[in-house]
This record gives sequence, C-alpha cells and structure tokens, in this order.
Amino acid sequence: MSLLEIRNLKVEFDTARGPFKALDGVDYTVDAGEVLAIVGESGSGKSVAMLAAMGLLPNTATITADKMEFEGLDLRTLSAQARRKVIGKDISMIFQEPVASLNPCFTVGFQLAETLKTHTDLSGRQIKDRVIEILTSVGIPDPAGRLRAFPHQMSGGQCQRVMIAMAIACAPKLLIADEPTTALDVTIQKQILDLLVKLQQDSGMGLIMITHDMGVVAETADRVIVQYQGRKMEEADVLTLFENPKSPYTKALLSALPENATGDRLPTVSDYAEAGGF
Ligand SMILES: Nc1ncnc2c1ncn2[C@@H]1O[C@H](COP(=O)(O)OP(=O)(O)OP(=O)(O)O)[C@@H](O)[C@H]1O
Repeated sequence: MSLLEIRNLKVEFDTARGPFKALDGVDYTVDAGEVLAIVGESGSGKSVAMLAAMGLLPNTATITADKMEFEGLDLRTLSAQARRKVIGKDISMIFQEPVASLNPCFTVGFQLAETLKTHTDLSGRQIKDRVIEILTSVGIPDPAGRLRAFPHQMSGGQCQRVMIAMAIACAPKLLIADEPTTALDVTIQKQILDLLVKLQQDSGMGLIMITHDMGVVAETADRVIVQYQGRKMEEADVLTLFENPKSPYTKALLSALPENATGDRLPTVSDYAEAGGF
C-alpha cells in the first residue's frame, strides 16, 4: 500500500470572476522512503494539490477525487477531529516563508513544545528534552540557549531549520516541503536541502518536494511529476526525466535552465512553447 495515493484530483475555486479550475484530474502516489518532486512554474497547481490533500484549502474550493488515501485512510471523508490526529503528526508540511510561518509573539522553544503537547503524551520534562534533541538534529547551534529566542532574533536559514524541526517533531510518515528554500540565500538553500534529504534518509519517511527549480529536483528527487496549468505533463524517475524527457513542456523547462543560455538573454519556458501553449 502506498503512503499517499490520490487519483483524478480536481480543484475548482469559486472566484469573483467565476469558477477557476486550478487542478484538472491529476494523480499522485508516494511511498515510504521515497522523495517525489512536484515541479512546475508558478500557478501550475503544485501547492493547491497538497493543500487539498491536507484539507487546508478555503471553502471557496470544490475538491473532487476518485481516491485520496493516506495509508489506506480515506482523506475525503475524515471528520475534522480525525483529520487533526493525522495532519501535523503523520503528515506535516513546511512552507517557503519560514519567518512568516513562525508566530513572532512566542519563543522558538514554546512553539516547538506546543506541537509536541498537541500530538504526544510526553511530560513537560520530556517535551523539553525532545525539543532540544530535535533542534540539535536540525543543526541549531546551542539548542538549549536558543529555546528562549524569538523568530526575529534568528536568521532566515535558522528559522527554516526551526520550521523543519516543528515538522519532524512528531516523526511524520510523510513530509511535504513547499518551496522550502526559495526565500533563502543560495548557500543556505543547499544546507537546507541537504538537511531535508538527510532527515528523510535517516527516518525513512516519504518526502514530497514542491519546487519550480530543476536544480532542487536533481539534488533531491527519486521520482518527478511535472505540472503545467493544473495538469500533469509527465511523470518519470529523476534520471529518465533529465536524460530522456518526453513532454515538450519538460523539454522546455530543461532548455530554459540558465546554464543552457546561448544568446545575450536567459531563455524562458515560453520561448519553447508552440502557439497556444504546451
Ligand atoms: N484560494 C484561492 N482562490 C482562488 N484561486 C486560487 C486560490 N489558491 C490558489 N489559487 C490559484 O490556483 C492556481 C494554482 O495555485 P498554486 O498555489 O497551487 O500554484 P503553484 O504551482 O504552487 O505556484 P507557486 O509556486 O507560485 O505557489 C493559481 O492560479 C492560483 O492563483
């Protein structure tokens, strides 16, 4: 049984300008121990798909799917109470804006402890020990001292490490990382990616990496789904995708990498599109 299995997922938003189809019949499967990258340009529906699976879309969204299961548990029919037991514990998510994702009014230690209080039966002492242990595992120096730090007293890279710590605090079976390095400096990006891959390998959890960056795909993924305008263009293992891309859109994405620039300007995906798109 797959960890996450979604069939024919469709999401439509009710907007002031009428219905907007953000996702049109996409399938996703992730197994334990696997890294799936979902890649595509902004607006292709990468985040919407995962937010739909986690039940985090606003009620202007109409979600349908033939199947949406986590370890065989039907996510479509879960009550709010049952969902809270799964989301944040067995499935957790990190977002691209680490500083904005943390609450500025509470210390890092408090926020981490809250996650553990919500999802475990650990005592106060055990929670403190576990918080220090997790901060150590995500590479925060002087973790005991940092418990009392507020998010604004930490760098963007450190805040992202704290977000990762919160996400893995309850040893999730599936971690969804939505553009986790986009807001960070290039050197820090590499460190955070390496950390995520190490944590994934050590724990054997499934990891879904949402990204628009083919470099991130190459560094992390086992398998890749390429999305464009709410549809799946291609799915392949990472080597096949880079060596033998099938879809014109994947070829365009790869051709538009800066290292493939030949003229005096960087190529864009649309340079490779046929009239009317892909
Ligand atoms: N709450 C909403 N109401 C209306 N439209 C929405 C809503 N949330 C997302 N959308 C639209 O759905 C489409 C897909 O959005 P999504 O955030 O999944 O894109 P993405 O591929 O993750 O891109 P990005 O990397 O920019 O987040 C976009 O056109 C977006 O504007």
